[in-house]
Amino acid sequence: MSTDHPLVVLVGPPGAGKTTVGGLLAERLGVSLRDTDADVEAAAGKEVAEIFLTDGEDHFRDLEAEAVASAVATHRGVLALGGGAVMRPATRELLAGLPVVFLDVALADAVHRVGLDAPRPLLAVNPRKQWRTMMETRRPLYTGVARTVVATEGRTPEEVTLAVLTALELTEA
Ligand SMILES: Nc1ncnc2c1ncn2[C@@H]1O[C@H](COP(=O)(O)OP(=O)(O)O)[C@@H](O)[C@H]1O
Ligand SMILES: O=C(O)C1=C[C@@H](OP(=O)(O)O)[C@@H](O)[C@H](O)C1
Ligand SMILES: [Mg+2]
Repeated sequence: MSTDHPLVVLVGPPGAGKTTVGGLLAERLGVSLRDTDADVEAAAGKEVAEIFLTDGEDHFRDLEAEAVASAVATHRGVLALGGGAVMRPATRELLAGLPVVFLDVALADAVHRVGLDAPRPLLAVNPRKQWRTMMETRRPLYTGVARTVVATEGRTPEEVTLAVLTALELTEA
C-alpha cells in the first residue's frame, strides 16, 4: 500500500484511546505508530506536563503544530495526535482530505480511563468540568476534520481497532 500521507490519523479528546488504538492499528497494518506527544517530548527533551508547567500551553501548541506538520509530511503509518492539536487552524488545514478518524468517548468513560490523577495538565483541576467544557469547544473541530467517527464506549481497544479498519475500508477482503 503506497500513499503520500499517513494511512490513518487519530483525533479525539484525552482518554479516547488514540495512543492505545494507534499502536494496535499499526500492528495490524504492519506499519509504525507516530504519536505527536512523543515527538514533542523528544524535541523538547522533557515531558508534556513539564512543558505546560515551565513553558506554557502556547509553547506546547507551537511544538505540537510542528510535530503534526512534520508527521503529516513524512510519516506513512498510523499517526495519533494529542487531543488539543485540532485547536490550531493550520493543523486543521493540513488534515483536510486525509483519512482522519475521530475516536469519540463519553465523559464517564474518559474520566474512568484517564484517571483523576493522570499527568494531563489540562485536566489537573476539576477534571469532569474541564473535560465537559473542553468537549463543547472541540467536538465541532474533531467532527470537522474527521472522515469518520468511531464510538469507543463499551468497546475494548481491539474492538475499536477493528471498527476503525472497517470504517476506513482497510480490512483485507
Ligand atoms: N476502548 C478502551 N476501553 C478501555 N480503556 C481504554 C480504551 N482505550 C484506551 N483505554 C485506556 O485509557 C487510557 C488512555 O488511553 P490513551 O490511548 O492514552 O488515550 P489518548 O491517547 O486518546 O489520550 C489508557 O490507560 C488506555 O489503556
Ligand atoms: O487534549 C489536550 O489538550 C492534550 C492531550 C494530551 O494528549 P492525549 O489526547 O493523547 O491524552 C496531551 O497532548 C496534552 O496533555 C494536551
Ligand atoms: Mg495519546
